[in-house]
Amino acid sequence: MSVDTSAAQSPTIGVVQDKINVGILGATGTVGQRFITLLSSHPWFKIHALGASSRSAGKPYHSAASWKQTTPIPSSVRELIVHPCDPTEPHFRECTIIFSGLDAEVAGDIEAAFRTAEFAVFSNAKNYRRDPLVPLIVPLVNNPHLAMIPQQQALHNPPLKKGFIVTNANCSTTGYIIPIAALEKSFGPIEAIMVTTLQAISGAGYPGVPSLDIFDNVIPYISGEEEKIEWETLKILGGITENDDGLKVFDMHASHPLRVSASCNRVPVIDGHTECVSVRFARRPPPSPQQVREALAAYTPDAQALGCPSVPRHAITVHEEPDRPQPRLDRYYQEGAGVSVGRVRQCQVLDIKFVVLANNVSIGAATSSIINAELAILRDIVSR
Ligand SMILES: NC(=O)C1=CN([C@@H]2O[C@H](COP(=O)(O)OP(=O)(O)OC[C@H]3O[C@@H](n4cnc5c(N)ncnc54)[C@H](OP(=O)(O)O)[C@@H]3O)[C@@H](O)[C@H]2O)C=CC1
Ligand SMILES: N[C@@H](CC(=O)OP(=O)(O)O)C(=O)O
Repeated sequence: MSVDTSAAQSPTIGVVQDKINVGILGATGTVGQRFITLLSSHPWFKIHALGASSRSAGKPYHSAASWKQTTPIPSSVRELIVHPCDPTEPHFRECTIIFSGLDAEVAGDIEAAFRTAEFAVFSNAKNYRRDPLVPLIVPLVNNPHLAMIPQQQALHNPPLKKGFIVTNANCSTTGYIIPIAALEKSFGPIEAIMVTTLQAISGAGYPGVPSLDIFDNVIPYISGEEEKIEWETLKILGGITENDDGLKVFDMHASHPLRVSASCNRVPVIDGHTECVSVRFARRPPPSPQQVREALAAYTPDAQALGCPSVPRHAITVHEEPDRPQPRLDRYYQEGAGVSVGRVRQCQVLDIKFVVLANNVSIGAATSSIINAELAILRDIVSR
């Protein structure tokens, strides 16, 4: 039985009167720094607590972080002391929302501890993406999956009132699934996808891939990446159903089986994942390239209508020039919050092929977490 998530789709739209204190775990890392840049001017959120490893704890932020952003460390953050990632630490206790840019080696236990301590945790790490109670949300695609949160809280031991975990997708999944979702919305189910990625160095965190490995080179392997893209796509694009025990479960696109094949490569680009995508639609005849271009350009995610402040004005920018998108030219458009698509054309094997570029650190990571938190507020899952 399909679960009705429509109630969760029409929250009261309103403004947040007093800023909400937020904490950032992994604040010194690549994603953590992007969180700081974006949150320092956020209309609803105030950075109140920063966490990182014992290497950084106890230091003021400017001396703990190896700052790699193009704008300076925000003055409100420079002198904040970095704390251990412990939910009992007083600065964290004064927060409502926790954003996590933690290394996956440690994210599992730390994020669980914050959830148990009744924090709303928005994570970038892979650890809970496959958890059957945890929504895996690309905010420009599947925000109705937030409807899983009450069940996550009820089945937690002990049951929780406010604590939960929501995860983002892998950065390559996020980039290409936005146009895929737009196409499914306009033309119905897609039944096969081939995607080849050209992934930026910053996807590997800091200091990332050694320069002697990546300069003058392409590395045709990123551990675990292809499996993540193939699996996460099904969870995100699928719906929520109810099983025989009356529990909500993710249906993994079961109503229309979808096959995904991903090939992942690391390339010498600093920021911005490029992906070459070919798709086959269930519907015959398939849409034309022009129909696809129009559907992509017209795509308006729910999060935009709901009034999330961090949603880009154009979720998908469609380029007509034959040589776009390009990472160096397109990765910072709209602060990296949307995706750029180009080269929409017929595919001689499947139906349609195109190229998509997404900023892996922005919409691929920090921006998505922030929009997820905005959605949770607008849906009254997190109180203002
Ligand atoms: N980079 C990207 O494009 C994307 C990354 N992600 C995911 O986001 C997460 C962060 O990635 P990224 O920023 O690139 O990684 P980085 O390696 O750049 O940063 C990792 C962060 O984790 C902290 N950390 C490491 N060990 C511990 C510990 N034992 N206790 C507490 N904190 C610790 C580090 O603190 P310290 O400085 O003190 O060592 C640092 O702040 C990862 O899970 C990654 O897979 C997801 C999508 C995209
Ligand atoms: N693996 C991605 C980034 C990342 O950290 O992904 P994940 O959060 O799925 O482990 C990249 O290297 O570009």
